[in-house]
Amino acid sequence: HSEISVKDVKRITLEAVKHNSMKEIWLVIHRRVYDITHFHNKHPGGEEVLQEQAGADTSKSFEDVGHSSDATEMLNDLKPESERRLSIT
Ligand code: HEM
Repeated sequence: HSEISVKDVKRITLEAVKHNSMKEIWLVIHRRVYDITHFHNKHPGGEEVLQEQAGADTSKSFEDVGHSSDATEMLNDLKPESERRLSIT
């Protein structure tokens, strides 16, 4: 998996995640922002649960489901704006 350095991480607020106007669907897991625009309809656990979580901090529900390590690995491919990592302040 890919290592990221602090300089690659831009910090934003949870409000900014909720109000991102780029027609992207973002959610937050463990203080990182993920872009699920192209993933939510491929989610093995269903499209609806992810749509409902748009803009939310889903750390707890993500853990409660008991997602596999494969699922956690998949987060690496869901960076917003493809190159940049966003983290919640
Ligand atoms: C972008 C983040 C997420 C990714 C990459 C992801 C990925 C996956 C994957 C790969 C599975 C198949 C089972 C496994 O490998 O663990 C799965 C199942 C599931 N996920 Fe997610 N998931 C995400 C977020 C969420 C969230 C936020 C919720 C709840 C609000 C959720 C609820 C579920 C449920 C209910 C299942 C089905 C479990 C089952 O059928 O037994 N997922 N997810």
